[in-house]
Amino acid sequence: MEAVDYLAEERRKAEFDVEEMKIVWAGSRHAYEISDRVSRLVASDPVFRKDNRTMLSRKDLFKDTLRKAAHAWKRIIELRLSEEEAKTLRFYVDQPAYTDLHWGMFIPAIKGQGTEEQQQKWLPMAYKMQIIGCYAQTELGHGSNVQGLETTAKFDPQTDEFVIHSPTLTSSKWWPGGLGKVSTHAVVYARLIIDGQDHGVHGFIVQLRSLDDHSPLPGITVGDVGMKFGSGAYNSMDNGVLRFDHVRIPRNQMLMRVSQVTREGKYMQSDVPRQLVYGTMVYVRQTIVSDASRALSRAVCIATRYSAVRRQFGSQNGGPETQVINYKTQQSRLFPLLASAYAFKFVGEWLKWLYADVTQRLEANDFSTLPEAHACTAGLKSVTTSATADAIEECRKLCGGHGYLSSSGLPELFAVYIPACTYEGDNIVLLLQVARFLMKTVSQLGSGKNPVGTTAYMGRVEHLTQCNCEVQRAEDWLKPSVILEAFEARAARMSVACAKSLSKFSNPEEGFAELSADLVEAAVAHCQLIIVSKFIEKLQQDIPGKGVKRQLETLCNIYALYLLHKHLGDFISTGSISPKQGALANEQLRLLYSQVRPSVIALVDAFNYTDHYLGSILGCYDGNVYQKLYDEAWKDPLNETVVPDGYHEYIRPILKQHIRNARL
Ligand SMILES: CCCCCCCCCCCCCCC/C=C/C(=O)SCCNC(=O)CCNC(=O)[C@H](O)C(C)(C)COP(=O)(O)OP(=O)(O)OC[C@H]1O[C@@H](n2cnc3c(N)ncnc32)[C@H](O)[C@@H]1OP(=O)(O)O
Ligand SMILES: Cc1cc2nc3c(=O)[nH]c(=O)nc-3n(C[C@H](O)[C@H](O)[C@H](O)COP(=O)(O)OP(=O)(O)OC[C@H]3O[C@@H](n4cnc5c(N)ncnc54)[C@H](O)[C@@H]3O)c2cc1C
Repeated sequence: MEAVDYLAEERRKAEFDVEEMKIVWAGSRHAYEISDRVSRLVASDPVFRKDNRTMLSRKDLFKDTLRKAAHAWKRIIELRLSEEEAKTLRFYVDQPAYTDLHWGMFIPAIKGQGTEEQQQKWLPMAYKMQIIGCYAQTELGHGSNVQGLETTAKFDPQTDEFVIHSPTLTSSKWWPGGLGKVSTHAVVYARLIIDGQDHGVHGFIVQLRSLDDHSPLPGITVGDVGMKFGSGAYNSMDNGVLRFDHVRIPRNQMLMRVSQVTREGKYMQSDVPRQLVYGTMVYVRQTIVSDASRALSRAVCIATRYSAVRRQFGSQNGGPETQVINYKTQQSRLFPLLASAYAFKFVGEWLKWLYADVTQRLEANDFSTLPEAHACTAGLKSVTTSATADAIEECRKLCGGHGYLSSSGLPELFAVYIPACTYEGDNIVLLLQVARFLMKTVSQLGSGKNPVGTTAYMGRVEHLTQCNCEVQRAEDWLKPSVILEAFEARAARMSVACAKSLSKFSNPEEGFAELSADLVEAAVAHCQLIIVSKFIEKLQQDIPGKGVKRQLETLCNIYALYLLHKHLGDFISTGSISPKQGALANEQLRLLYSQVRPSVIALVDAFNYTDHYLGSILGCYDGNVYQKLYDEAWKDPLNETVVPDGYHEYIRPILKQHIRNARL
């Protein structure tokens, strides 16, 4: 059989209706149709070509990004694309650009933190892209500690203006995407100072560049922070540095939904919680969880298809060698990642719902669910991005040597993805926020205030800290109630143990710092419980299509039992399960790998990714890997000449040195 036929053969083995699974993956038939249409539109447009991206110099890459962003905007207007279609277009264009921050942070910051009047003034210009904005919060000296920012905004009552200033080198804004070369405006986070009194960090809309010739306005020094990790990748983005030298802006450019400064210089706070100043981050963290499932599914699609094509060892009587996907080790590394992609997809959908719900409540001045929304977005952002970054690297290794080639698509995907573990909040810093939320929840148990939402299980803490797992045979691990209780018991016991240790410290902050590593582990356990439980909830829905639900049940079990196996130490040391039950879980996991094996190619086909989007020779739909790898090699600039540039200067003299030496 030719390599090209391997995937066709695999597709025939699928035990479910792939077309129906595509709809489940997309979220709805409507979303599927948009995704399918827009992905083809992008793939067939030569401006969106990206196969040469990693070869481009920084300047050429940046110009290529500007061209793509302008072309995308033109197509959005010409085709009158809806917001959903435009977002899908951005996703398939697959090149980080200043527009991500304009639409993803600048506009949401004004919407979330601006008054009605401010929204009416700024949003129409931003929606038409008559102004382009970024989100300038992080500084050279402070990123995680937002309260430590140094940029100042002093109110000048004489002129009714704020004076924005960078008092130190470390107060230089550093990192904001889109700031370096493009943004005309920024939402700048600065300390509000009135009459010498510091009122903490607030957001201000500041114009940075002239709308006539794009030059920086007086008092503004702005540029790009320089090359980042990898070739291509995130270097398409102009992450910027910015300094203010007493730049004046009108008073009404402070975002005033949370607090206001009057003409007389009086500081007033609405009954809206101060934390809403952090609201844009909550919004973006939620979107990052869905992005994790996209990046992970892309890497998994490449590694799965290639693993079915690649053969090593095991040839009998001159027959074909074994497909590497049939090695149990390959399966135990790859299939949990496939299951994770689906798990992150469903938890991302749920988080989107949670965010919509909290937004609706905020509009009605109900702030009760904000702490939970913060904990869920922070925790899930952290857990899903860390797992995805590790998984992309694992997929590279699963593809052996060819995974290291740029044309596999995996090196660039890794380079572009890994900052997600840092931006929008360093993952450890965010897990510590979840831990604070959990410790608060535990401390309130027994106070008559029942925990709700994702911490509702804590309400059964007495049972969960004493219960015994009922598993006696491997197949008992297939019961959702058994899996859920094991994850709940582990999470509850880890939180309670941390709370007990904390109570021994007379200074709680000192205790929190001392125990922070354990607290992070408790936070991870809580977040993994959320992901598992949302997968199980998804399966309670009516899911049509032959065999679709069954495949999802298998994936859900793989995801949960893989986590259980990976964190066996937690489960056993907390007494949530016994070592024997841990061994049975692993036995069941092996059976599940065999069960899902015939359908794995169809399960990655269900992502419905075009070859253009995948950007990988190893992952192409037809599986014609070897011919494409061979052809691609000859396109490398090094192969433009048979004898390389530099031969006469640097190779020939070495090769000929024995002639020179002989003459001496
Ligand atoms: C191959 C090509 C592929 C192409 C793919 C391309 C994909 C590209 C897509 C990219 C899009 C994304 C682009 C990303 C751009 C990045 C942008 C950024 O990074 S912006 C900057 C982000 N910065 C951070 O996240 C900073 C992190 N730090 C903080 O959030 C806070 O400082 C802190 C929460 C860590 C601490 O805050 P502080 O006030 O000091 O904290 P306390 O702990 O005292 O908390 C007080 C109180 O507030 C509550 N809280 C904190 N945060 C929030 C919040 N966000 N919402 C609600 N409540 C919050 C906290 O729980 C405390 O509550 P309490 O009841 O008092 O206990
Ligand atoms: C590609 C990229 C794009 C970005 N885009 C933007 C943007 O558009 N706008 C913007 O404003 N910012 C942006 N940022 C900045 C980003 O938000 C910050 O880098 C991020 O919040 C982390 O902050 P930091 O760099 O200060 O890390 P640090 O806080 O200095 O982290 C360094 C180390 O210290 C640890 N650490 C820090 N605090 C604690 C603690 N309390 N307890 C335990 N450990 C701790 C961290 O875990 C980490 O290991 C971007 C960053 C990147 C990489």
